[in-house]
Amino acid sequence: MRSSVLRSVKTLAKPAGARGYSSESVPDRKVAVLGAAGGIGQPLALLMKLNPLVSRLALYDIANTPGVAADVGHINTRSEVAGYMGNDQLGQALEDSDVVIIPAGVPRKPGMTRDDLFNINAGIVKDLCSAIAKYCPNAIVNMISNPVNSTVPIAAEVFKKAGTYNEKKLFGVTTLDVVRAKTFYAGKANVNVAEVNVPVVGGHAGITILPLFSQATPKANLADEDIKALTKRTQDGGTEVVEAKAGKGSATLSMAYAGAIFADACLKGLNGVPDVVECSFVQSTVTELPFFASKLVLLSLLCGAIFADACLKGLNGVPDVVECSFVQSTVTELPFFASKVRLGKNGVEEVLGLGPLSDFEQEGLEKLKPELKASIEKGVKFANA
Ligand SMILES: NC(=O)c1ccc[n+]([C@@H]2O[C@H](COP(=O)([O-])OP(=O)(O)OC[C@H]3O[C@@H](n4cnc5c(N)ncnc54)[C@H](O)[C@@H]3O)[C@@H](O)[C@H]2O)c1
Ligand SMILES: O=C(O)C[C@H](O)C(=O)O
Repeated sequence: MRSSVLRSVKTLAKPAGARGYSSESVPDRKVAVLGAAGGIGQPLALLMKLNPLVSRLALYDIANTPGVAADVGHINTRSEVAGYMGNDQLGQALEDSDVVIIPAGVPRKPGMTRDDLFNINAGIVKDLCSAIAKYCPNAIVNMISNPVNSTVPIAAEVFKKAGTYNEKKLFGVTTLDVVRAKTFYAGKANVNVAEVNVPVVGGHAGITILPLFSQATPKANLADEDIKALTKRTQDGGTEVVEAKAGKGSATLSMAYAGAIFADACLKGLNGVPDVVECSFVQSTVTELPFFASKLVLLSLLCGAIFADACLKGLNGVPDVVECSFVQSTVTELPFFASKVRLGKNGVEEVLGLGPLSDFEQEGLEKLKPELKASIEKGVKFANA
């Protein structure tokens, strides 16, 4: 039900902290949250209400949205809030959305894997994405519902079937893995957490979560054992919360925070703010061109003999043979993969490569591929059944 608590933008407080804008120049942006009455949905609705880049906030769920919308709508910030409940109101909730955030679906209980949620959440995501294709085909989609490694491929297939797929606009939200990696690293390295950066790549489940502590900044001299322990804790971060909540769900507050950071990054990108980079699970092509020369020294391309020699060495199993070449340009051979992504006016501006990996990370990368591949294929199969 549409909330009666709609407000005129003019009467609301001026946006605070919208870096890079004057208050007059902040574009109108509509954000829809699907699953807005849930454990993640409610605090996420609150955080998006606090975001000065949002001018309209649509809160959709199958139950309880009038109350959430009335409550959040009393906060004196820029955006108008409207609540929508039930399938009949889904179209209205989605119309004109710039960003759609999806935390709809069931969470884990102790002993479950994220994949155990597939049977329920796959159908929910499929239906919601069909509606997105119909009512806001140009929106950026932030997929939070688990298993992300499968729900993102499901969304892609639904959009492909509807003829609306734009790989630059579909994101699996893996920001919580980054948030955790930063927190755990700062604790161990004894550095200011606000200054920490750690890329997390791969996917969003167990060993598919691969934090790259070798690239963490500020640099710290941690022992191999410490890096292993930090990696394991990041991979098991979700389970740590599920167990602590003892049957009452999974991460909601930290997820809402992480989801709000990612949605904010998408809005900044849409608004033309430069150099917005976050890790996300996306269709994994390094540039928008399917073929691209990578690595630094292109001169070697001119020298056919050197390049052919490198190919022969590779075939013969010689390790560490690296040359520049014009190749099909993906981060890995997997069609979806989490890595650093530059966000812009069209969504994904650039999928950044993995950068140099330590031997431990390289090993982790090889280990995660079969599981991630299977989860992607499971999603694709479900969407096309
Ligand atoms: N990507 C991540 O890092 C991450 C982190 C935490 C949780 N999650 C996932 O997010 C999802 C939600 O978690 P939660 O703790 O908020 O669960 P929750 O049960 O508290 O809330 C889910 C909400 O979704 C709603 N819902 C169910 N079917 C719906 C539909 N068809 N349309 C709209 N809304 C619908 C429910 O009514 C409920 O309000 C879970 O799948 C969880 O595993 C992902
Ligand atoms: O662990 C979960 O099931 C929820 C989420 O994926 C998380 O990482 O916290």
